[in-house]
Amino acid sequence: MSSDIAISVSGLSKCYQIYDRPQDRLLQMLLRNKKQYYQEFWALNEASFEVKNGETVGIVGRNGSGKSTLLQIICGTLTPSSGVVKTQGRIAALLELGSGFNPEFTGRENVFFNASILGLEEEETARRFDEIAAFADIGEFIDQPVSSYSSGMVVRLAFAVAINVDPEILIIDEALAVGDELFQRKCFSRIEAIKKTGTTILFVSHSCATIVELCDRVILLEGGEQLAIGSPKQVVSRYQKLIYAPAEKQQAIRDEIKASFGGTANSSLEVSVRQQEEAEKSETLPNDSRDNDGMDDKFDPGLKPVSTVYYESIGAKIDSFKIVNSVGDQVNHLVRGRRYRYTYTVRFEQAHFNVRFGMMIKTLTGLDLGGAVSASSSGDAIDCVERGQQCIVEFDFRCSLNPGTYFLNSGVLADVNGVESYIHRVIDSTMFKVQPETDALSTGVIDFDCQPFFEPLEPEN
Ligand SMILES: Nc1ncnc2c1ncn2[C@@H]1O[C@H](COP(=O)(O)OP(=O)(O)OP(=O)(O)O)[C@@H](O)[C@H]1O
Repeated sequence: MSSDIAISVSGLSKCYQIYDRPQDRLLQMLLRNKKQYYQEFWALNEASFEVKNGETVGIVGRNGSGKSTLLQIICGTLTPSSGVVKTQGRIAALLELGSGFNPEFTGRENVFFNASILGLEEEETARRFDEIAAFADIGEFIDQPVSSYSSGMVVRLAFAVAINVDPEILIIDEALAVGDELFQRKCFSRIEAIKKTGTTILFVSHSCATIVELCDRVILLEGGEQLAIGSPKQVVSRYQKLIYAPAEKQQAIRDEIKASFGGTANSSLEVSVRQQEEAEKSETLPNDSRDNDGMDDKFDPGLKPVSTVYYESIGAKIDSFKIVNSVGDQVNHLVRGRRYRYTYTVRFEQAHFNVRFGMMIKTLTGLDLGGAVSASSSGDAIDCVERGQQCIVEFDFRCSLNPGTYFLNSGVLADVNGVESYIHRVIDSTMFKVQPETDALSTGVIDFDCQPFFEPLEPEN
């Protein structure tokens, strides 16, 4: 394994033997090779990928898709049926809730016990203990047996240990979902800090927003199979398309995802997306104006997303998306502070009830920044849209974004069997840039129109 690879997984599979009745297990032991009393269940099937040193890789997939199985095999707590895992570097793992703790020991004792398993000398743990206890923030419970802890307290302590042993590889299995919001935020900011130090992170989460925010690449598992590995935005949008699709369409979508990603890191789609993203990052528009008023919005026909994903349609199709400026010209290079209109058309191929339209602006990494719906609840939505009807949807918005590249989603909601659902949705329907400015004061992604003001204070006597 080359020195820049932290985790290498090759042809990894896990097969369980499933018995219909407990006595079949016994019969199988007795009549070993004569008859098969079990069915095979492949919890993981031929997963192969590499994680580079310092990379943060997310794993998404619905319940039972094999995420925990994969992590457990990588950590060495589960033996694969076939395949090879190689890791380089000290691993700290947060797998099943408190799996590394002895419930009879106190929190303090478990910290020392756990840290020693993770390779820390006793004096080193003693030196770091206050920091660990402060991060866990469970007060006097630190000297109570772990069996008396709530699940949130167990996660706090486990996380505090895992991040304070300076692991080279940090593996986290959805553990943070148990903590309260404040603790989750604390953990995420610590994970971000750990990421900056070059630690390799493997991360399972059901929160697509978190995955998109934190990860450099994402693996999609479905039924134990590795369907895709690629950029977070690409993989997450396909994962969402898959899970929201009607049952009869799912196989076709699985096949489509596999074909476009080839299940590997270097499919042509992935490369083209990465190239586009790189180009977007490095490209700067000529701008000789020092003032927004002198800047022009414009349209570049070459600026088109290659990442557009059309979700399954239920009798409605979104089409003809564009952004127009105040005089109605189509634009995709916008000027900060000006107003624009995002428009698309929807063709209804069947009648729909309680119809609402939506849009969402996102960053290059897929983080939702903000958008709108055409009615605040389905009760205020359009009662009925007839079959054959075509609608033009328009959202007027102020471009309160700092220079950068952004994407737009479009969606139509309506009642489907009594439940409000998307009847059509297009991810990355449009992309646009906000033009660079030479002397803007606003920083970050959103322009909050912060007005700096300062005055010298008289020195105190
Ligand atoms: N010991 C076992 N015996 C039989 N089947 C098992 C065993 N352990 C796990 N499985 C099955 O393997 C599949 C994958 O499980 P795994 O826990 O890896 O899924 P997951 O993606 O982590 O799910 P979740 O999101 O619900 O945590 C599931 O169908 C599960 O029921």
